[in-house]
Order: sequence, then structure tokens, then C-alpha cells
Amino acid sequence: MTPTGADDDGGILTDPMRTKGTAFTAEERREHGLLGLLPHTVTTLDEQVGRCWGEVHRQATDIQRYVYLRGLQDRNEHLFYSVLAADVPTALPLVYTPTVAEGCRRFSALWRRPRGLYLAWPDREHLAEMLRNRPHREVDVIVVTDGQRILGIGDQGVGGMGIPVGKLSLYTLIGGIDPARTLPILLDVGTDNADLLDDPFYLGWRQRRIDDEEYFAFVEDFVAAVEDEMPDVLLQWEDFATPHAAPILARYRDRLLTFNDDIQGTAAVALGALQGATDVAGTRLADQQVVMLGAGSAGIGVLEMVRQEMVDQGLTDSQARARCWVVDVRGLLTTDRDDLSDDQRAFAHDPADVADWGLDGPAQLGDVVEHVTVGVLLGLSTAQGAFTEEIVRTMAAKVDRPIVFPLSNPTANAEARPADLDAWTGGRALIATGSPFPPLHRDDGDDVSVAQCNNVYIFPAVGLAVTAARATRVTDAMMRAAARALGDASPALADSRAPLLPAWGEVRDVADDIALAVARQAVADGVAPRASDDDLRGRIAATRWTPGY
Ligand SMILES: NC(=O)C1=CN([C@@H]2O[C@H](COP(=O)(O)OP(=O)(O)OC[C@H]3O[C@@H](n4cnc5c(N)ncnc54)[C@H](O)[C@@H]3O)[C@@H](O)[C@H]2O)C=CC1
Ligand SMILES: CC(=O)C(=O)O
Ligand SMILES: [Mg+2]
Repeated sequence: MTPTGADDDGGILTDPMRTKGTAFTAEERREHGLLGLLPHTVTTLDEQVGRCWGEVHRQATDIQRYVYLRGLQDRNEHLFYSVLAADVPTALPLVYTPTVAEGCRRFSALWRRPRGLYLAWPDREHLAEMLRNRPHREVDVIVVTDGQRILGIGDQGVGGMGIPVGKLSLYTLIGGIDPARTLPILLDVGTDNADLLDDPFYLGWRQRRIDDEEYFAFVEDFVAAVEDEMPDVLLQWEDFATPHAAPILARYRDRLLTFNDDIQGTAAVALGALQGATDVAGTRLADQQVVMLGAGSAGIGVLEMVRQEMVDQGLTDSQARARCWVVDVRGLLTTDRDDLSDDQRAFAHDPADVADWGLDGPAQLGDVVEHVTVGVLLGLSTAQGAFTEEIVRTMAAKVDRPIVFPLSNPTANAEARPADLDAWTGGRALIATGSPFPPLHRDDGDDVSVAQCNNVYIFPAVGLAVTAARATRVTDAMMRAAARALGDASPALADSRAPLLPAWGEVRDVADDIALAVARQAVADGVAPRASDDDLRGRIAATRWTPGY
């Protein structure tokens, strides 16, 4: 509906980027022809925020809170971001993991309004036209998924769109990217989820996924169309299945401004958290045996950065690899397996390394923990409860401060619950999780927060950095710089009882610090124009969008 007042400016009341809702003043109501279209009382933004939080809390379930907040985002973006900013720790689990998983599962049933672009395979001849139909001309950041591996809940088809939408709202909340300059994209290439194919209300292209030859050709056409339409945009790949994620990154990382969040963002946050953890443990990463449960793109991506860090700390490449152990659904990665990709094979052990363990079949996680003095146990496996009491107690019997990160999302997929890890290790475990968990209770009555080791600490800051610095590529060194800057901000460095990662209340300031480190590295790597630290700081501040009328 367009108001028809004397100075009608084309629907300011219903434009989510410009509306103030009940906060339009009496003068503004007259000026824009809104008189009579709103209830009499003029409210402040703070009052609106209070009213909205009241509504959020009155909802019966988290998925209802998610639906309410998504609706608010579609109605009034300034108010939506003001609401999130007013209570980040409460808001984050509602717009992101774990609730967003349910939002993706029920995407078709919950459909309200369009947001972003749906690029479906049957429309592949019209990619350029579809990109030109984007709601906002100038775009700084795209998050794209094909919905095949959404968090740890598998193929959600078109419902995967919940993830780009959620991630981009955090680009704005934490990284200060103008919401009108963000674009969520869903590549709809079908789904292999039988429930969705049978669902009469499924809104995506109701076919099985296309084959790999067609798939990679479609992705190439998509990238080419993005290059034509938005040559400077940051293109973030999100929640692609492992067989597609690494090849896509390898193909495009030197061609445009792009990164894979699950591979590189996860690696950077994990390394940042490990910096605090090893400091508290009084060791170096290079002195640890590191076990990764899960050999998907996330697990291998993290280990690759762990390997680089160990080499930086003085190990040779082969010494570093020898300290990394990867266990997947079949067992330990060993060089005699014929089901490994090149990325996985790079972390496979010689079967001779485990020959004297006396095993009948492949070594499992329990075997590795029994025969190796494991200091760091990481989980990116989607396997709920895989860090069992026996495994954790065995590990904790050999090291003073076991570092245990169950990183799979959403909450139900976590490899262990922090309270259990804490109990099994007598409070010695240094813990970080992928999704939020309640704080740990201490005997002295204190509650200690559990760090949420999630790539949300990284991607908004990287987006802010490349936008501010006008970078043209995302280099490995830039992701390492992000990890170091995050690690430097670990509260555990100053207080060994504190969480391994900064509190959500500080996350925007930390994002500024990470962005400066990343931008500086972009300049050093020659992928951004020369600029002094002061220039970069100024540009980061100028890029930052904050909500308000
Ligand atoms: N905390 C964070 O920031 C992030 C967390 N993740 C989480 O990581 C998880 C994995 O993601 P991807 O690597 O893309 O998935 P993926 O499905 O490609 O890989 C899963 C891996 O775990 C292994 N696995 C599955 N069940 C297992 C079991 N019972 N025992 C041992 N290994 C098992 C599989 O063999 C495979 O190697 C997801 O839950 C995702 O939400 C991913 C990115 C970021
Ligand atoms: C956090 C994230 O990117 C994931 O679980 O896939
Ligand atoms: Mg992801």
C-alpha cells in the first residue's frame, strides 16, 4: 500500500529500510502523507525495542521467536537490528544456531515474504536477468548456499536459504555491513531429501539434485554472472557438501573476492580459541597431539590451519602432520584407504603408525585416545555424543588440561555437552562449542560461560575488512590474521578461568580489531590498495552501519 498524502515519497511507511513505524514524528507524518495511517502515540526507538523484546519473550517457543524476528526484519530493518543489538546473547540463538536449523527445516511451511535471490536450475538460461532483479543495486556481500549440507542437519533444499539470511543478519549486527548492501542467494539445484520431495508444500524445484557435471557448470555460470553484475562483491560460500565445497573454493579463490566460511572461517575461529586454550594449558599447539573427529570440509579446513600454525611454531610439515589424527565415520584416516580425497589423504597416517595397537579393524576414536597422548580433541562430525565419558576420561588421565571442542551444530549434534565434559574431567577441560550451551557452575557459586567457537566471530569481521580496504582477494594469510587477532582478544589470556573467546557484548569491538588485522594483511599481500593503519581504521569506522532513525 502506498500512502497518498500531499508529499507522498513512495511508500516510506512500508519500506523496511526507511520506515520508522510508530516512531514517525507528528511532523514526519504530515510531511510524508502518513497522517491517519498510524496510531496516535509517537514512540521512541528505545520504546519500540522494549515492546519488541516483550513480544519475543511472550512467544511460546524459539521457532515462534525466530518467525517473529524474521517478520520484524522484513518490516523494519533499523528496528530489527536495534532489537538484536540490545541483547546479543539472547538474540543470537534465535536468529542463528540452533533455531535457524528449525527455520530451514520448516522453511516452506513458514514462508512469508521474499528475501534475496532463488536461482533455480530450470531458469539457468536467465542467470544474468535474475541477478539484475536483485532488490538492491549496490551489494558488498553475498552469502550463497545450495542447501545440501545445512549445519549438521543435511540436505534442506530450498530451505537452506535460512542460512544465508541468518549469516547476513550477523554481517550487519556484528560486522556493520549495511543490510541494503547484502544479498542472500540460494542455488536451487534440487534436493535428495525424500521428505522434502514428498512434501506437497515444498517450495523448491521438486527434483533430485543434478549431477556433478551439470552442477559445476551451473556454479561456473553463476560465478561468471556475479562477476559481470557485481565484480567487487565478496562472495561467501556456505554449507556446501564436502565433495563440492573444496573444489569450488580451489577453482575461484584466485579469481575473485571469495572464501568458504565452513572451511576457512571455521579454521580461523578454532585457531583463535586454541590460542587461548593452549595459553591456559601452558603449552604450544606444536607440542600437542591433535585429534579431529570428522573429515568433512570443516574438519579438514581446521586441521590445515592447525598444521600451518605448528609449522610456524617450528615443526617441519611432516612433523606437524604426524601430530594430527583424523577419524571419520569409518575410523582413522590411513594411507591404505581408497575412499579419501586429496585433502583428506594429506592427513592420513601410515598404517604402520598403528600396527602395534593390536586392532582387528580400523582404529576408532577410542583407540587413538588410548594409544596417543591427545591434548586437543576437536569435533566437526555431526555425531551427537561421540565424545563419550570413557573417551574423555581416558584423554584426561594423560594431560592436565584437556582441550575439548565439540564444534558440530546445531546443539543436538554436539559431540558432547560442556557440563558432562566438565564433570568427567573434574573441571580441568578447556571447552568451546559450536552452538550455545548454558554456563558451567563452579563450587564457589560462580557461573562460567562456555565459549561458542563458531565462525560468526570471523566472517562479519572479514566482510568489514575487505569492504573497508577494497580488497580483491581473501588470502590464507588474511584468515590467519583474523585467527590471531581473535586469539589475542581471548579473555582467558588474562584470566585462566574466563571463557576462551570474547563475550557477545564485546563482539563488535573485537570485529573492528579483527577487521583491522585482516585489512592490514590484505594490504601487505598486495590484494588491497596501500593504506596506513590510520586510514584503515577510519575506513572501517566509516563502513560500519549502525541502526537508528
Ligand atoms: N562451529 C562452527 O563454526 C562450525 C561447525 N560446523 C559443523 O561441522 C559439522 C560438519 O560439517 P562438514 O565438515 O561440512 O560435514 P560433512 O558431513 O562433510 O563431514 C562430516 C564428517 O564427520 C564424519 N562422521 C559422521 N558421523 C561420524 C561418526 N559417528 N563418527 C565419526 N565420524 C563421523 C563423516 O565421515 C565426515 O567425515 C556440522 O555439524 C557443522 O554444523 C561447520 C562449520 C562451522
Ligand atoms: C556455523 C556453520 O557455519 C555451520 O555449522 O555450518
Ligand atoms: Mg556453515
